[in-house]
Order: sequence, then structure tokens, then C-alpha cells
Amino acid sequence: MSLTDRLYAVAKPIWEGYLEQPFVKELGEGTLREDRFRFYMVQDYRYLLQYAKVFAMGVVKTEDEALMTRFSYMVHDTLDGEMNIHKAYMSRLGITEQEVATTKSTLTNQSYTSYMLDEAYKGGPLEILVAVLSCAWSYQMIGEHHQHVPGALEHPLYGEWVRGYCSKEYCETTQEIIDLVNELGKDISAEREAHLKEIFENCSRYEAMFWDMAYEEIPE
Ligand SMILES: Cc1ncc(CN)c(N)n1
Repeated sequence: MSLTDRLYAVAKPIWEGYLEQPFVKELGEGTLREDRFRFYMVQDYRYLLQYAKVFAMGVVKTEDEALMTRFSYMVHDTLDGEMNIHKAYMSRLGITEQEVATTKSTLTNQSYTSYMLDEAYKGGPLEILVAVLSCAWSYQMIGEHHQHVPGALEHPLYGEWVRGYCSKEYCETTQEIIDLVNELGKDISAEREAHLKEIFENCSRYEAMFWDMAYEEIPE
């Protein structure tokens, strides 16, 4: 069993719940209220700016030039890859740069990104990759699930989101993170593995909290 399989086993019950969370479910079915999606977009854009910094910490934390380069590509894939999905939605939904800059991150958002950055400061490249793993991987899992929901890929508003998170480019980046975790995580101590499991489980919980936050912080 690979390290990423062992990490997944710890968080499996949390991951199984994602598809039942109202935001995720309604997004796939195309019934999600637009104001909820708009709120999520602004928060997620702010989230991704911090997420890119977690990858940037990987550049700082390694002396291996090849790994440094891979982390720098991951920064780029976030700022000029994943965030292009968001930019397209922002123009469609009338979200300005000014609005994104002046909106406060919710407590869940702040707490999640502060946690990842803290683990990145304290740890090395492996801890950094594990901190971003549930983020990258769980979105791929959701995208791959939703592409089979009838009408989800062609939905006029949410289709682009679904297509983005099951796209070849997105899945390649996720696979690269999985492969690196397994490569760097060979022959680690039981104590270090226990810490990685804690990071992965905590980030998986934060993912669930983020979906609920996006759904519930817009009143009925
Ligand atoms: C909160 C959150 N988690 C994960 C992803 C996918 N990178 C995201 N865009 N936002």
C-alpha cells in the first residue's frame, strides 16, 4: 500500500461525506443557488492566493533544483491555471478585483489557509505536499464524480467548474503531487507518518468545513 493510499484510508469517512454536502451535491445537479456560488467564488479566489503561497514555500524549503522547479510550476499552475476558471466566473458574475481585494476571508477560510501555511513553515517539502494533497485530490474526485451526473458537464453555469476539475491538466497536477508524496515519503519513520496523517485528516476536515461555509453563510 502506498503512502497516499494510507493517508486516504485515514480520511475516507470524511471524503465519503463530500458528495452528500449540499453545496457539492447541488453544484453537480445544477440546482445550487447562484448567490451561494458567487460567495464561494470570492472566498475560493482568496483561498487560492494563499494556496499558491504554500507551493511557494516548497521552493524555499528545498535545495534540490529539480524539486524547486516542480514547486514553481505548481505555483504557476494555480495562479495561471486553476485560477483562470475563477477569473472566467468572476467576469460572468460581475465580481471585480476590487471586491475580491476588499472582501474579508471567512474564519473557516483564514483558519484553513493559516493551518496549511503553518505546517509548511514548520515542515519540509513532504509536509507541504501533504498539506495541499487533500485540496487537489478531493476536487478531482468531485469533478470526476460530477462529470457522470446527467447534464452536469453541459450545465450553463456550473459545467465549466465540473469540466475544469476533471480536466487532463488538473488531473496531471494532482497526479504529480501524489507521485511526489510517494517518492519523498519512502522509508519515513512511523512518527513522521503519523504527523502526515494528522495533516491530511485535518485538511480533509477543512475541506468539508469550506463547503458548508460556502453554503451556509448566505442566508435563506
Ligand atoms: C477550498 C478549496 N480546496 C481545494 C481546491 C482545489 N484546488 C480549491 N479550489 N478550494
